[in-house]
Amino acid sequence: MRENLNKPEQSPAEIAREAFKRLAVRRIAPTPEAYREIYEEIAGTTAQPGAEQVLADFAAALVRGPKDIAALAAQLQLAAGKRDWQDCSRNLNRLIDLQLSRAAQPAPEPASGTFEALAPAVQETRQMQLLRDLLIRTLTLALVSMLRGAPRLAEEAESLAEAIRTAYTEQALNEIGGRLKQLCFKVGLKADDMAEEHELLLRLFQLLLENVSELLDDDSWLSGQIANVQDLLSGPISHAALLDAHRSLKEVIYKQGVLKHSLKEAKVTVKNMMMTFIDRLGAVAVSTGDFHKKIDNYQQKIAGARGMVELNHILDDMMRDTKAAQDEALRSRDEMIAARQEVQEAEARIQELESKLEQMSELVREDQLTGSLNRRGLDDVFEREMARSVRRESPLCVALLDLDDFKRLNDTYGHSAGDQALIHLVRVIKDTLRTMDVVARFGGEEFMIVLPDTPLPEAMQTVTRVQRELTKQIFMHENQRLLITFSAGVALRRPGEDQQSLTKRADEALYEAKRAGKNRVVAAQ
Ligand SMILES: Nc1nc2c(ncn2[C@@H]2O[C@H](COP(=O)(O)OP(=O)(O)OP(=O)(O)O)[C@@H](O)[C@H]2O)c(=O)[nH]1
Repeated sequence: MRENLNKPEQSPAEIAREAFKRLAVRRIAPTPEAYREIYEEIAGTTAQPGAEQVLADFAAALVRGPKDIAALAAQLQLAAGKRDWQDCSRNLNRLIDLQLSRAAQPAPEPASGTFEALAPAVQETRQMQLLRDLLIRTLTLALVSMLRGAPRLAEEAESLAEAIRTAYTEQALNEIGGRLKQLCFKVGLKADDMAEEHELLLRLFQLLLENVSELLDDDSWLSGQIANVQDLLSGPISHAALLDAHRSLKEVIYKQGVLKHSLKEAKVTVKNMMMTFIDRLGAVAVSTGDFHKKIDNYQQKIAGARGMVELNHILDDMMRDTKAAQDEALRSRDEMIAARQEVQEAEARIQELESKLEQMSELVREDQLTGSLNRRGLDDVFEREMARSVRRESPLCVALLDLDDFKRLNDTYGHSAGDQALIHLVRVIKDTLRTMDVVARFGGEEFMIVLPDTPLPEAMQTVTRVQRELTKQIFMHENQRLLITFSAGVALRRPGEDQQSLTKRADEALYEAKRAGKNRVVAAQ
């Protein structure tokens, strides 16, 4: 059942927001087609022809015209198919030139049903009406939506479309031809500019990242984030991947920010403690120095004393000073002990905060929903386990799992039920595996299990055991027992085989398992 059937009507902004969310959740590349499809799905409306479709229809209609126009129309069709908008703009230009030069020639006998009927006498035939309509739609739908970053050109396209609606004289058409030509030329220039800006921005971003990495020193907790963004820039950049990286970086940066702040405070406390410590040491040194001076003084006084009364006075003074020096020494000792304890406590706190920061760094390697590793974490594990397997000459297996009919579960019980099912699956896998085995989210509803030191028959048994456990630890959704199953492909690493090839073989075996009827485990060739 579609989710929107039970919901109150949504505004276009809400639908758009929801559409973006679904694109991200379903990990679908955010192409205009995919976005439109999901938008229609949420809004419950039927699709209108898109801008590209209008352009394609326009070209297809012209292909049926006379030879020279048909040839240009075929090129336009080709360019539209390749989404090469510059080439489209060039071909539209040529079509306009051709059409204008034909319009300037004396009229041949109009051949009904062909493009010829359009040229000299500017009479509104059905073909011309169609052509006019297609041109207007090309301008208002295709061009305007492509020119969101250039409002002036978009305005010109709109105003040109408006003019075409009412241009019925040859002079008006000529004028429009000129404006159209100019617009095509400017659009071409703008496309070049935008491509260059995009390239420059990327280079700037890369430069910035390289510089930040250079400055990091031992700030290893930040390296995780930087590496994540660098990975993203090195591959093809998709909207979904950008959203993913943005979300995970934001969360990690926030948590790290909080921890870093506490760490800074703790370090300041230690510094203050040390200052107090040194102050006290200084005070002790000064007071004992004073005391020694006084003792020297008393020695001289004692030597020159002329009687018991005078000696008694001197002794009284000496006792008082000694007592004061003793008190001062005791006070300093207590303060020093307290300061030392505070330093130790602050040091322990710093250690705790630093280890938390490291854990934060690990988050970059973790899938937020299920708590299993993500692709990045999986790559690290692969590298480690492949090296270990070579060193110890021990077998290494991987299993690629894909939930069966997961789309139906999502469609019937909703996305959050689907999410809970993924969390449940990972919990069952973790409960069933050994501690040295690792599970990672490979994408959507696909998971990979890495089984170190495991020969193929044992790996098959392990995955079959997970299947059995999944039927025992049944998934509950709103008090309903839902049976979830998966298909899996298991592959044993061949000597010298890299991660990509091993994964590919596991994937082929998984495909076999799906083809053979699902809910089964197949060993790779
Ligand atoms: N709830 C939820 N659904 C997801 C997530 N990631 C991907 N999906 C959905 O998983 C579904 C996968 O559908 P399909 O690729 O057609 O696979 P299937 O329905 O399992 O069919 P088979 O694999 O042939 O058994 C899609 O509807 C995705 O939207 C997620 O994180 N949460």
